[in-house]
Amino acid sequence: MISVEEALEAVLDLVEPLDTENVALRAANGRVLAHPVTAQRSQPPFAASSMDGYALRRAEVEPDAMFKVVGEAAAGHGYTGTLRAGQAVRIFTGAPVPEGADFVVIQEDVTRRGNLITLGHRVDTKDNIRPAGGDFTMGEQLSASRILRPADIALLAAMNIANVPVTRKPIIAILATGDELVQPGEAPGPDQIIASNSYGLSAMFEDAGAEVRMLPIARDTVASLKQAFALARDADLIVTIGGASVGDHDLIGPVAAELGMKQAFYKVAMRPGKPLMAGRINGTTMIGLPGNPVSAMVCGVIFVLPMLRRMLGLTEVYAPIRSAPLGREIDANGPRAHYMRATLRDGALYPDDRQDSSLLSVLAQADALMIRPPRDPAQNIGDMQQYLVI
Ligand SMILES: Nc1nc2c(c(=O)[nH]1)N[C@H]1C(S)=C(S)[C@@H](COP(=O)(O)OP(=O)(O)OC[C@H]3O[C@@H](n4cnc5c(N)ncnc54)[C@H](O)[C@@H]3O)O[C@H]1N2
Ligand code: MOO
Repeated sequence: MISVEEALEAVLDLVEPLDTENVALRAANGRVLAHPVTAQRSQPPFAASSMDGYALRRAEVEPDAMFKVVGEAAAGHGYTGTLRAGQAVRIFTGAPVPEGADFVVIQEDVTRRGNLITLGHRVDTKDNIRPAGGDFTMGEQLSASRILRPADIALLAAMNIANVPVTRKPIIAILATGDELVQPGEAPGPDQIIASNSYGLSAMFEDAGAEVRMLPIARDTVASLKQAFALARDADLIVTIGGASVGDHDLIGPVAAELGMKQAFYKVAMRPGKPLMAGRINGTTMIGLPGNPVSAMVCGVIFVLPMLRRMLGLTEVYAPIRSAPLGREIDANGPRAHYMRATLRDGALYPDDRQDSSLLSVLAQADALMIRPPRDPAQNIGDMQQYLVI
């Protein structure tokens, strides 16, 4: 059995960043920017008024000064002339500041009669002008690689980038196995249960930027499993669920071996998740997750998400590890790293009493996976523990 760290290194070695494609800006949210992109223009492209008011010369601003209004500058329609001494131009937010002006007085500080304006006794000294290029200038870059968020999409739009270079979405084939499984919504037989893992995992992978192909459930026969593997051939990653352990009907290992799988490892010193396997099969990377529902989901978080981030070209592939004090005492850990389902309350970690790897209701309540190293001694209230947010 290898350690979690060794297994992580091995699975990351099995994948590499995928190629790039261009997508329309509207489709780029949540995708990974593959190369830096360069602003095609400056913003604002001209000195612009930040308020509704009157454009003037700063040197002429003094209490009770009078100006003649000679024209108007609105957003999208600038004033074409040059402002001269004693003149003002009516201006609105977003309009280009006319040539000759270097100050905008807000309309609240002005009295207007016909074409004449008079400043008040006290005029704010702020010029209310946004300088050209104050946000960004032509040639500035948005750096890669990053997951594009709505604020990035707005910035790219302002930079006039209509097509965005992003990493292709990794295609993940999910292959659930087991005679006991039926799809949600179907009527299970007396010995059957609903296939839940494929749904939880596909939600997890799609959230992280993958395109998921959910294959039909494979039965516990060599023929059915071979057929399912054949359907997964063009995926970037095959994720099998179940059939990984040592029972007579646990056929993933033997069938994968028969199909020529080059195994990187089998079994990891972790709880849950011990019978994990990974390798290459028919030129595709495969990871075999244990069938117990919480084991499958925990292995998804610990192993598959970093693989996915690597394929997406992200440099930070690991989820950040945080620490918090323990809210209750816990016994010494056994020989496997334990990823305990825990809740965070008032800044302290409370691992659930029930850690059986079949309990999805406990996982759904948890907001943290508390990480206990192998053979960690008993811990007291207040002892700092590491955890991952889930
Ligand atoms: N003698 C031993 N028995 C077991 C060992 C062991 O070391 N020696 N390891 C245990 C551990 S740890 C795990 S984890 C499980 C993993 O077994 P498999 O990967 O072979 O999983 P299955 O036997 O197929 O299923 C286990 C459990 O999970 C349910 N399951 C499977 N797939 C799904 C799915 N897609 N959705 C919902 N539930 C699923 C299945 O019905 C079983 O109840 O092995 C232990 N045994
Ligand atoms: O590893 Mo199993 O995943 O302990 O339930």
